Amino acid sequence: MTSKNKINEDLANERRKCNFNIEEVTYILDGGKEKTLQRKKIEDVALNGGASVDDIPEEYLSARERYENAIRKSCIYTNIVKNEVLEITGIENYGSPVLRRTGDAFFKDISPFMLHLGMFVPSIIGQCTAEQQATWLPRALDMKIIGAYAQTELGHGTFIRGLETTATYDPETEEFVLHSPTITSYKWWAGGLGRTANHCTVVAQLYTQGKCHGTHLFIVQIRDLETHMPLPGVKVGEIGPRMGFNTADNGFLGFNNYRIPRMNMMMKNAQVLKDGTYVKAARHGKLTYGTMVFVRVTLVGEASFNLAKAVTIAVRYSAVRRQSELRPGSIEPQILDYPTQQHKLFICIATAHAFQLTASWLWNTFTAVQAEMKKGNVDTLPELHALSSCLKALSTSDATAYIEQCRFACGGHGYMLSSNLPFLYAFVVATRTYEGDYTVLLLQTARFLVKAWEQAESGKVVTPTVAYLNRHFTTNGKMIWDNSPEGIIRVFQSVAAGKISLCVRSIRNRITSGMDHEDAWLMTTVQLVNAAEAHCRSVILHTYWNEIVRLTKHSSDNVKTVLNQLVMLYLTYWALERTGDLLRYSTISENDIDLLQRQYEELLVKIRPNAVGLVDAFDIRDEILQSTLGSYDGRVYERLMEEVQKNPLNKEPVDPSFHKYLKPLMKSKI
Ligand SMILES: CCCCCCCC/C=C\CCCC(=O)SCCNC(=O)CCNC(=O)[C@H](O)C(C)(C)COP(=O)(O)OP(=O)(O)OC[C@H]1O[C@@H](n2cnc3c(N)ncnc32)[C@H](O)[C@@H]1OP(=O)(O)O
Ligand SMILES: Cc1cc2nc3c(=O)[nH]c(=O)nc-3n(C[C@H](O)[C@H](O)[C@H](O)COP(=O)(O)OP(=O)(O)OC[C@H]3O[C@@H](n4cnc5c(N)ncnc54)[C@H](O)[C@@H]3O)c2cc1C
Repeated sequence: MTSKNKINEDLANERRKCNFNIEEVTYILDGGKEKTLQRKKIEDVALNGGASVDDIPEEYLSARERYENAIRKSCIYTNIVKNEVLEITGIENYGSPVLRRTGDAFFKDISPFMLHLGMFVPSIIGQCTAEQQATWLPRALDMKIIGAYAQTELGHGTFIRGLETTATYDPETEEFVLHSPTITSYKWWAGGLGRTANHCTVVAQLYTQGKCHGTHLFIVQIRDLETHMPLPGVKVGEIGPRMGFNTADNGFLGFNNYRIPRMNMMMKNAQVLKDGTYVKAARHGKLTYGTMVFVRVTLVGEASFNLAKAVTIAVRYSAVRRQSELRPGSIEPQILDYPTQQHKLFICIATAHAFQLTASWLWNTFTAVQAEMKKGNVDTLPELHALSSCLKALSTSDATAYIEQCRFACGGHGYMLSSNLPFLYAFVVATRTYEGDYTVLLLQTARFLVKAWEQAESGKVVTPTVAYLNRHFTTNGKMIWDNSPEGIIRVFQSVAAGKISLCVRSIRNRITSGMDHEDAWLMTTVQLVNAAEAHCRSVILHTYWNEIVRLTKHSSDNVKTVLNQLVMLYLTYWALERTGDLLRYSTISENDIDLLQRQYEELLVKIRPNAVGLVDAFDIRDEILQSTLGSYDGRVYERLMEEVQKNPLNKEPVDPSFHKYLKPLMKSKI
């Protein structure tokens, strides 16, 4: 073995200690052995050519070079997908998360095509009639047209009803006239819009026959397909450097009485007839928000995957890194041996599992609701909206915090861009804001919870994810503490029920003392966010536990054991994090809390020998991890040194600025 492919001895030892079948766990996380094999096949085809390698790491490039390089790599990757991957896997895999994730081998930051695939194509699928799909979808899938999703404006992102861009129907020409009446009506933020897209989905206030019908979606060509010049009446550009997403050319867009054909209105849920008559499919008022619901659902899996990357890096690094001494003269321990380090990292492994299994469950719920809606039944949409809102909010927020924790766990080297942890953080922290800000989405869930509470109060049976509210009205007093998984979950559900009940009481008291409903709601929003968070926590705990029980039924004993240890760690961790709530809403005693703490510390010890095996089970290839600290072979120090050689600042022994500035300064007299 050359030193290039030799595995670090500490990491090799860790792998020898691992006592469970790693592949079995990978299959569970991927959703079955077939899915793992399919993923590996895709990765082999897409990555074995080594296309991701940059001569100069992208962080050393100028803004223009970075963008050009990102486009170059996006085209390479797209060609591989079109010509090689889909040949094997079939077109139905086009938008699959596996392809999205494999693409991470090409970009440390993000592909300028991400929004084309992530939102433009889904909006055609979800919002267009079959006839419109036949016109647009094949061209979009074949990259003959490249799109963005332009909803947010300079003045409004959260409050969609407040968007100002207008689309006014002109029956004379059978066209819509798009217009940006104010600075604040300029579209702002859309990924891929600034320099890449030639089309986009535009969300605008629809006017016809003198009446505004609220926001609707339109497909709009913004650039000439030959010259790429913005079309007359279109003003478009890039919004400037950002914390992350710097290769996504997020853009601005304004219209000056710009005309598009009538059939460019996405007409699945509402139509404007030739004479200007507005016809609404009378199913649900918010169906035009469907693309956002789809993306919120997929973001739970994104949170899991990015956290899995971060913790793979941090655990492998912690096995290689040695620091300090426990006793005078003794060998320096691997930092992974410190319980405080285990406390930082094992919860990240468990959370990645919890989110991955919750994401699959949510995806199944989403497809079931879609199937019902196809039959004309929209009854399950409010529950899906409430679930996808809070799960998107919590998964992205927790993943952000834990990726930062992984960076802390890697000390100074974690701060290097080459560790990839800063890129991962900058990417994931944005997910807390986009596609609906954290607070705003939890308040959407809270609306649903308050309604569900009122239904349960009046004796109605409520939908499954809030069924615990029915129990709340049939039991008296605090929930009995029971330190079993089911017991802990029940207590978390009681916490949620108790908090929702307090919110309802606060709103009612405020109304009784003279406030109108809007103000009473507004004054209660701090509590409402807290109650929605508690509800969502209980959903995740419940789903994670149920899925582990279901998925490990036929697993080998050691896999069962280690996955049980992780889910128990997760339940115990959150119980300890929420002791205040538990004391308030259950009969837990100080002694029970001491026992929980001991149980937690014992779980850290039990999981320790399998920690590297557990991150290996995420099965994330080095090309996708893109980290000097986290590669499979653990050659941390060698890779950090190799990276130094790529630094353009090290190309010359003396920097020209020495003669230009430093030397004159050194020679000058005071
Ligand atoms: C391969 C996959 C790759 C995936 C990766 C993709 C990466 C992409 C990278 C970047 C993407 C970034 C893209 C964007 O950010 S696009 C812009 C997203 N913008 C938002 O999310 C805006 C958030 N705001 C809203 O959603 C809404 O304004 C609102 C906060 C929900 C409020 O809307 P509105 O004022 O109309 O509604 P009300 O609050 O009055 O509520 C009225 C009732 O409607 C219900 N409702 C609201 N939304 C929905 C929905 N989506 N579905 C169903 N029902 C909905 C709401 O609950 C109210 O019901 P009630 O019964 O209580 O009256
Ligand atoms: C990296 C990135 C990529 C993006 N890509 C796209 C894209 O491709 N297409 C697109 O259309 N948009 C995109 N966006 C925009 C994004 O969707 C919005 O920024 C997001 O929805 C938040 O809206 P906002 O910026 O208006 O925040 P604001 O609503 O102004 O939020 C500011 C603060 O006010 C609070 N707040 C707002 N309203 C309420 C309320 N009702 N109650 C309580 N608190 C409230 C929020 O919690 C937040 O703390 C992107 C954004 C980012 C950062």
